[in-house]
Amino acid sequence: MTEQANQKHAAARGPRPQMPVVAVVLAAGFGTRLDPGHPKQLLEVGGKAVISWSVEAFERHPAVTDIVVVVNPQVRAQIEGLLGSCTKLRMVISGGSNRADSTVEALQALASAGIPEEAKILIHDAVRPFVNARTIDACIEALDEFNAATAAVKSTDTVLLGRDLGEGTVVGSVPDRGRTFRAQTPQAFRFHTIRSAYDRAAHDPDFQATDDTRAVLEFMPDEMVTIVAGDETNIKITRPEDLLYAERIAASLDGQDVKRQAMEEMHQMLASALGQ
Ligand SMILES: Nc1ccn([C@@H]2O[C@H](COP(=O)(O)OP(=O)(O)OP(=O)(O)O)[C@@H](O)[C@H]2O)c(=O)n1
Ligand SMILES: C[C@](O)(CO)[C@H](O)COP(=O)(O)O
Repeated sequence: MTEQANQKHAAARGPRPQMPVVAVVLAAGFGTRLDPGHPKQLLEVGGKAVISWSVEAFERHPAVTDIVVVVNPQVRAQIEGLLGSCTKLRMVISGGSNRADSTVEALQALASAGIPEEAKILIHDAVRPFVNARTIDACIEALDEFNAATAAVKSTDTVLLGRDLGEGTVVGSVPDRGRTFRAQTPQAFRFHTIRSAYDRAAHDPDFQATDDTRAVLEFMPDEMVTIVAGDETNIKITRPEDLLYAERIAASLDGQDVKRQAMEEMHQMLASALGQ
């Protein structure tokens, strides 16, 4: 078919339906390393709950179409209350006993909802409140070329891989620092890829993972997980001392959200005025 005929053909079919870009925000943890009595996803940083910061980052992002939040019974009611005005929130579902189980619950809910196999899924820790639009963009765009991607930052420390001796740990190996990264979230996947990875992982009773890329690396060895630029401010609130740093980051972002929102609205208005 000629280029012209191709265009006519495409026009006759009408606009292609938009492929969903779904943010899955994991908030079903118990914060045992911080304070289990006060779940960290509900703590206030810069005057706003941690979960609100992280969900709002996706609510605000123009390419994200849907948001799913995964919770535990201890935080459900408060999170539902906090996210009442989120227009992209489709489901608040119950998580599992560890992070990977919570991801699996979300994937099952998305499958039951009939999400397309090609949908882009961004899995994010609720306790990384300062994820920025650039990192979200990079994850979404990476999936045009790869089926899996993770945000990460280059390690400035030399990373040591330990070898357990039973009574202590010795250095097992020292990877080249230039090739070491610290994983962050979002971690992004085509729906078929992450679902196949966890379907296979379900048959391995020894499978344990602290992130989702590990499931792809172990069970989908033909898939490459590309690394996209995270950010030093995209911290994970894990221990009490992280809260001090989080307050400093929140203070440095003060007002930026509002400015960014205004810019995005202006760009959208311009785009529709120009008929794009
Ligand atoms: N069963 C679990 C465990 C963790 N998470 C989420 O995964 C993210 C990263 O986990 P982590 O920092 O380890 O949070 P917690 O599990 O709450 O903390 P801890 O390990 O100290 O108990 C968090 O947003 C957490 O809510 C989850 O959805 N379901
Ligand atoms: C997914 C993650 O945030 C990447 O750094 C991290 O692995 C989560 O680990 P945790 O043990 O659940 O804190």
